[in-house]
Amino acid sequence: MARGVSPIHQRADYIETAPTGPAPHLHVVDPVPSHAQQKPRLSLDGVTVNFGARAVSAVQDVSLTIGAGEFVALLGPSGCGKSTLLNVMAGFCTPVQGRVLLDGEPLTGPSAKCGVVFQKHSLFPWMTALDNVAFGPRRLGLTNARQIAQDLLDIVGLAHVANEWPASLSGGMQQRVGIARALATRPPVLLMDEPFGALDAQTRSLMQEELLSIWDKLRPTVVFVTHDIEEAIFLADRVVVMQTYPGRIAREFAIDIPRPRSAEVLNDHAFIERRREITDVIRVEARKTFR
Ligand SMILES: Nc1ncnc2c1ncn2[C@@H]1O[C@H](COP(=O)(O)OP(=O)(O)OP(=O)(O)O)[C@@H](O)[C@H]1O
Repeated sequence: MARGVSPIHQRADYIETAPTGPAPHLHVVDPVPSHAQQKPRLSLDGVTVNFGARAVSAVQDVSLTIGAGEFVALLGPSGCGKSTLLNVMAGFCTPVQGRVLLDGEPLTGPSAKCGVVFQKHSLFPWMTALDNVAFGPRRLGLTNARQIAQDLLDIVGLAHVANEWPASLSGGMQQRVGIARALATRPPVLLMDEPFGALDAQTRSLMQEELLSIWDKLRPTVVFVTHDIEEAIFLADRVVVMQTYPGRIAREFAIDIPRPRSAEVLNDHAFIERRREITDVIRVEARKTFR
């Protein structure tokens, strides 16, 4: 996809060229999922995390392999351990059992290979948008840090606000600068913890399309935590549904909706069917948290 092409134009192209045949087939992950054939980027093997003296583990015996360039959404009811699992992948949290491999090497702490984006952006308020994005490359001593930042702001559609302060930008713009900053050191992995959770519905929807556009251009491996079932299906190649007490993987769903995707797929029969299946699983898990 050409750089600088807006999601709206991509959508127009997609509509014009989209196949008119039957709706794409979606299926529950089978014993030999397609992602298993990709080169593993991140592997969790029997990961368990306990907090303090709690009787129940926050995350228990979770094994998950994520391929290079794959987009995985972690979904599940509140408290099922999504953020904890993401923090384990980021090297912020050490499991009491199990191990995490990043490109085949044990992960022992935060890695430059992982960019992290949280729900609340963490831009430096005293730096312009451009300097925020250039911060990581400058720390690495890259002489072209400014050019890298300009290119990334261009990719997220914010070249025109490069010299503005974070406080003067909307929530959606701040989050786009945050994504550009997380990508500035070209990490092969992007870990996102409810990055659009604080945005209004319209901005959120645009940001989802924007993220897919960025992912299409740069192809990082993405792990995306969300409560939102539609968001997970719309974005991901695979949706991993977690269960609570203890936090474990309940079920995985492969999402075979063709890309590029636009908001129109939300009305697709296959999309609606997959949403119903995932909602059923989540409802059962969410009920357990009220017992
Ligand atoms: N720092 C901590 N100290 C103690 N307990 C914690 C800590 N962080 C998380 N927990 C507990 O671990 C469990 C999983 O929490 P986590 O935040 O990972 O879940 P989550 O699925 O991301 O929840 P939410 O969707 O509400 O953000 C919860 O029971 C939570 O109370």
